[in-house]
Amino acid sequence: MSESWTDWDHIVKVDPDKDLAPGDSFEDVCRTGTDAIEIGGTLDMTEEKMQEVIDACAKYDVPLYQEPSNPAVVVDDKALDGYLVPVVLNAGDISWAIGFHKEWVKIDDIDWDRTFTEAYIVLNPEASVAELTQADCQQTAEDVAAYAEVAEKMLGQPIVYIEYSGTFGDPEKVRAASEALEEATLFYGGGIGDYESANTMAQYADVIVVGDLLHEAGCEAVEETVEGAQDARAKATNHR
Ligand SMILES: CC(C)=CCC/C(C)=C/CC/C(C)=C/CC/C(C)=C/COP(=O)(O)OP(=O)(O)O
Ligand SMILES: O=P(O)(O)OC[C@@H](O)CO
Ligand SMILES: [Mg+2]
Repeated sequence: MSESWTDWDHIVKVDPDKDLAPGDSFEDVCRTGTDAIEIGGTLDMTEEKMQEVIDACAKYDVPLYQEPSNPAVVVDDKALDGYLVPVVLNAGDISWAIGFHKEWVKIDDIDWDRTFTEAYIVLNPEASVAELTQADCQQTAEDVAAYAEVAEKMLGQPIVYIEYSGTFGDPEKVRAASEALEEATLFYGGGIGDYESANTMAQYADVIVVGDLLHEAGCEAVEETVEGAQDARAKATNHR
């Protein structure tokens, strides 16, 4: 199973360190209408917590991907459709761009048929991921477009991920990235909270990633974002 994200509009990102909203089950999460579930977070990840979420989602037929935040939390489980491994283009500490990847390849026998990378551009300086990777978040729309082009054309990345984790970002930067890309799939994540915000970013991004909303407001709120993303993608595809 490769490149399946080219057909997606929406991803739910489950943080194994956070609880679901009151009243929600993993069955509800899998039935939101999302195209895939990505399991990952920056802080306090463990293999055990990752495994619990995989086990809870495995019996439903939504594609399941792990997004490991370091080599120690990678779970070897056939229930996973694959691994989406971040490569942080604007990391201040090069380890997050390529260093941990090299160490991982040294210690593990990687299942390359199921392993893919996401070229992250981290843009919210307040996010844990920005602090951890010492990302340089001062990037203009032109810079973001250039990173996206480098990711696709020089680094051959299949996915470019504009990451505003925790806050709603600048749609103009997402638009700039989308205009710079020909082949790669553009993911947007950060502060998606309702139909409108999902719809706005999905005008430009191919796939909308929803994280905190799941843990805070719950599955019903997530369903609205699925609709917002799908409506915008249907329009964007018609206009092509
Ligand atoms: C080589 C391997 C297997 C792993 C390294 C992978 C890399 C480079 C990770 C760096 C970026 C990172 C930590 C990504 C994790 C996914 C992510 C951005 C989650 C969102 O996190 P936040 O919302 O900032 O954090 P919390 O919600 O945990 O506070
Ligand atoms: O938690 P939020 O702000 O929805 O962000 C989603 C995702 O991009 C985090 O990696
Ligand atoms: Mg978060």
